[in-house]
Amino acid sequence: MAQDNPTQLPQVLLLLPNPCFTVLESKASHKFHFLKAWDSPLPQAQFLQSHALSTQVLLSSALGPPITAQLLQLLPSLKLLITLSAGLDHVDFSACPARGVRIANSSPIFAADVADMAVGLFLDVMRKISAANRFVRDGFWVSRGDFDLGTKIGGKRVGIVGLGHIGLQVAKRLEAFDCKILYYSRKEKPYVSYPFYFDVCELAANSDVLVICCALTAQTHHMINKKILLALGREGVIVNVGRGAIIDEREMVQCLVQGEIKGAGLDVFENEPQVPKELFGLGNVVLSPHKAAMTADCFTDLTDLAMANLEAFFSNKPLLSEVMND
Ligand SMILES: O=CC(=O)O
Repeated sequence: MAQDNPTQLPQVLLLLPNPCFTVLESKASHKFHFLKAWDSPLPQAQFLQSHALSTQVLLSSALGPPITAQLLQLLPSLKLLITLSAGLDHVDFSACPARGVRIANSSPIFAADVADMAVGLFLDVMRKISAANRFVRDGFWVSRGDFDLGTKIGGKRVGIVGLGHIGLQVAKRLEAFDCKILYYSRKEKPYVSYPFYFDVCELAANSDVLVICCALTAQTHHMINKKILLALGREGVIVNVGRGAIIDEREMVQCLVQGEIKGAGLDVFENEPQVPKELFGLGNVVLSPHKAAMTADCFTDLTDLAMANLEAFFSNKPLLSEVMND
């Protein structure tokens, strides 16, 4: 233990090939002893084993190695996993509680930025902003004249799939556009008055746009399939800022190509960075390279939240962003 942690500061193991670590290190290295997997000459498993007994906290990110049941087994003293991401699909979510490991994520930090992007994609598809930009730049305003009209935003029924931190921020923004908010979630939320749908297909049938804000889990994998898209209908638009695999991408592409839904705004894809080529030719689809969560401004808040969670954990106080398995 002494060799592990000569500083006697609380120890935190990092599996985090992430630029925000520089900010965290500069702010917090006088408070915590950081063990950096990437600084070690040992292969990852040996590195973890060499700190197995002394590691209570692991800091990870969606960009780092997956936190599998096998990896957790190498750290029998682990009590807390903090991830610098909103999504948890890199974490074996059921293995953590089974081993008594609590999880804190960073979705409160990312929620506003992700919601801004969801609204941006929605507005772009509806009002054809990217398509109009291409039209003007390609000289078609001069050579062809008129550009297709877009669709009004006010009054549209927005079905939010997953009313967590991100979904709530999307709702708040789109209420200001006079949209009607509906939602699907694992459980009804007693603190909102938006109509709740227990069935995602029914939500789709009653929505003009579906905004996917939920986490990718075994239950949500391919939850949005052809049946749901057909229920959304020919005038329906889909926006995805969750994870690509929540939608059956092949079926969505088919529906878009065949005009069975009206358009899509997509920040995430099933096999990133690969994007189905068919989408490149569709003017009613707006594509973004999984950047909804990340802004140049988010790192300070992200590291502040990680530090606050670390401080809370080591002083036995409630975590600030604990993920509850409900
Ligand atoms: O997609 C990004 C995240 O989950 O933080």
